Amino acid sequence: KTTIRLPRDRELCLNKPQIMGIVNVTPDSFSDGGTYYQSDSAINQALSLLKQGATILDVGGESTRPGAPDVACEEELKRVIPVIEKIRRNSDCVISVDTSKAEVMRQAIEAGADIINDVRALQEPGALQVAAEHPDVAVCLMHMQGQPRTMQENPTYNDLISDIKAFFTMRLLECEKHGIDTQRIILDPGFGFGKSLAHNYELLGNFESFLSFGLPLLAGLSRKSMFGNLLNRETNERLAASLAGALICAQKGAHIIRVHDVQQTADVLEVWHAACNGVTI
Ligand SMILES: Nc1nc2[nH]c(S[C@@H](C(=O)O)c3ccccc3)nc2c(=O)[nH]1
Repeated sequence: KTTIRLPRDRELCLNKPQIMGIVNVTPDSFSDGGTYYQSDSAINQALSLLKQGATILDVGGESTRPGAPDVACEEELKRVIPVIEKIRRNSDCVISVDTSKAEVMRQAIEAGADIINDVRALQEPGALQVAAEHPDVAVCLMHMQGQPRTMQENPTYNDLISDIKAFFTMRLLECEKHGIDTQRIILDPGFGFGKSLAHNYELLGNFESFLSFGLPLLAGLSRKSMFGNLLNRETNERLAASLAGALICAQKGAHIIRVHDVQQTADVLEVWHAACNGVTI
């Protein structure tokens, strides 16, 4: 029985993979061209993702596009906090905030966020402290090699899987040193963050190896360049590939799958779950 404890005595049951719907409030979020930048349409999109089967909503205001400049804290707050407040006023769903900035984490938690989803694994100043001050909030530590601006220039590893595992081990030790209980931590190998095409497929093929930590795993492949480069497809033509990726990660033990296309992913996971557990009509 795998569950993640959340604020206000809620918990997230991870006995079957949960869908994390992406609520993008960045003007350049590559998948929807930033149409959800105005927070009222973001809230409509968010609530529709819940209807489609998402149990977690991931609200992010920083575009981590390779080559993207850093977003100022004020700007990120302006994008993210109103959306989290609106979602929280309309739903008791699980909300994660996709940020690396301590101040954004702090205000997002105040506004009702349950999970800190940090692509920089709490390495920015003050981030560990915020996580330590909010022991009921879960934390996703994602692996990234380098920084978004430069990470795709020449990603190199001694051994991809063991290098990522060593990173997780280091970050978990750092969390323990700061009094952060590892039982509230989710691990994510970070598809596309400092990985070549070959690295991304080696990662996908060996996703199950991260189960060795005994912690929930998050997989975020949706519409990523690992599909675009392999198939020569534009961002909005990567649905089939994204569904293949989601199914492969579910079969390899992923607990949370972060996607744009919630309804389609929910259907795929439903079919897979029926095959694994029989069907009760
Ligand atoms: N935990 C976790 N958080 C994440 N946030 C993202 S942003 C990424 C995207 O393609 O959505 C992205 C990259 C470049 C531009 C826009 C958006 N990806 C992940 C992930 O793979 N894991």
